[in-house]
Amino acid sequence: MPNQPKPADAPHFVYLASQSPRRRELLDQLGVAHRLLLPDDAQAAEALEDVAPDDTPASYVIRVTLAKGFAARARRQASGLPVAPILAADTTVTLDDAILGKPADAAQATQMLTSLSGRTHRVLTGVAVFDGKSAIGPLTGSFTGRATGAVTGVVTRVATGTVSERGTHAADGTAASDPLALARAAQHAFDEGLGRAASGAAALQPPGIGWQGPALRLALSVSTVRVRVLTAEDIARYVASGEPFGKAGAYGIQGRGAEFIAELHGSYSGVMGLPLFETAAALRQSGLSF
Ligand SMILES: Cc1cn([C@H]2C[C@H](O)[C@@H](COP(=O)(O)OP(=O)(O)OP(=O)(O)O)O2)c(=O)[nH]c1=O
Repeated sequence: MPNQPKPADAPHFVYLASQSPRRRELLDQLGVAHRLLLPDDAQAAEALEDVAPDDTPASYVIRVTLAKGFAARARRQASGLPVAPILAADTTVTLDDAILGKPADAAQATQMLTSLSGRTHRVLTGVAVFDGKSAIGPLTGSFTGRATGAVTGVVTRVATGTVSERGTHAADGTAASDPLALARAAQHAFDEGLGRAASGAAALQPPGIGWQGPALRLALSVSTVRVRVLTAEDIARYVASGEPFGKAGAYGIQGRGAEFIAELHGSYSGVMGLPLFETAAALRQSGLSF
């Protein structure tokens, strides 16, 4: 079959709003052309990852993903860079509903690995693709996903929210230009749409949930990972290798950490930081050709 001609204005690259080298590698694997769109202020970027007291792992990862995306979108607009889709992601490890982020030091890495030893945990990766051109209107769209508890099987629901750039305020009354405020308002809209029962990590099953609206597509990939029993020597050796740093849960499935992974249900690329099945679908739906 002859190749379909591409529309002249079809974007041919995506802005990657992530400094993670794994995410770059994974986009290369798909053959997706990308340009980095990184924050100037690393501290302000880290602040987007703060955990709020009422966070569930799923609501946390969704909010952080969106906050990274909204911040990148504002950066693109402010710097006058060409229009193209923007991709943001966040990976969080969760054990017994506790959120394990990136270890700050060797002691914390040791503690995280000790807690994961001999147990099954979940890895949640949120992916947001902003199409780059449409304004974010009131958030409406449909969810598909799989969850247990009050919601079972495949759910399709409509989320309605009040996040709008045309209004001056987000749902909680804060200025809509603040990425975190926008992300919080959007997170509430998603929580509502999916049903509160499904937003706890315990209720979410692989492969996770997806949400699709006109200007923004969101996926949450959920994987369950079983780690073999780790000895103190295993942990000390691994921490000394330096691999745990910069990685949620203090391990890398794609590195030496593979030695510890007894079982995985879900998405290997999702555990690594960017679930490729969901990412590719969201990029194509946003009009990107690759
Ligand atoms: C569990 C696991 C996580 N990780 C990594 C993926 C992510 O880079 C990191 C989680 O941190 P994130 O905050 O998701 O990402 P980041 O800080 O690396 O980059 P940015 O915030 O700029 O987007 O953990 C692995 O590389 N392998 C693994 O097996």
